[in-house]
Amino acid sequence: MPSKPAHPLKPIEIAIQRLPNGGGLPLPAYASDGAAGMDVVAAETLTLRPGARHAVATGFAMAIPPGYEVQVRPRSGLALKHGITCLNTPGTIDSDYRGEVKVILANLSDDNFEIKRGDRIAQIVPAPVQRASFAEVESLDETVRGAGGFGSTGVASGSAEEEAEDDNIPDNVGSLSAIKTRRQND
Ligand SMILES: O=c1ccn([C@H]2C[C@H](O)[C@@H](COP(=O)(O)OP(=O)(O)OP(=O)(O)O)O2)c(=O)[nH]1
Repeated sequence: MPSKPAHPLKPIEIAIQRLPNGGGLPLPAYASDGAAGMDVVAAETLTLRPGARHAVATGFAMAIPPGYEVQVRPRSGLALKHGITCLNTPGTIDSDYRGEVKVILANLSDDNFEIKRGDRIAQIVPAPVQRASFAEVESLDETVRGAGGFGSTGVASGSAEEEAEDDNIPDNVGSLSAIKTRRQND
């Protein structure tokens, strides 16, 4: 059998504490050799009604090393099959937080969703944190984009034909692809 290539990044060590409500539950763990996230299980049993949200207990707390965070992310299977997601995705666990990790689940489906103690409800991924300091200025440098954003470049790939047609549209109306998109959404 071919040997597995080692993961190129050295794992960081995170102190983890099992809380009284986490007795007997597995700690977060990778489900496969190449999994990016460690699966997290629920430490409580509940029904999440349609449209409802709940901070689900996990039964553990962590001391993340300075310079890192841990992100809490949804599981795609729960999202696709049941409309269950982490409302604040990615959730942020700060390095100075010592409380119980909670998973803020929301039910975006029309059906009740049953969560049983021990069910895998989310996954966590450690990440380095780049901090910044602000340098306040009177004005910012100019760019082609300027203040355009929030879909200003449209949706379609923008063919040469469309660009030619765009030339006939007054500036205050918007690009052809943007107009088509608006029509589609109306
Ligand atoms: O999905 C999450 C998100 C956050 N937390 C915990 C750990 C995190 O360190 C703390 C604060 O989270 P965040 O900074 O996102 O919340 P906030 O609303 O800004 O609260 P705070 O004022 O306590 O920072 O809550 C969780 O357990 N799960």
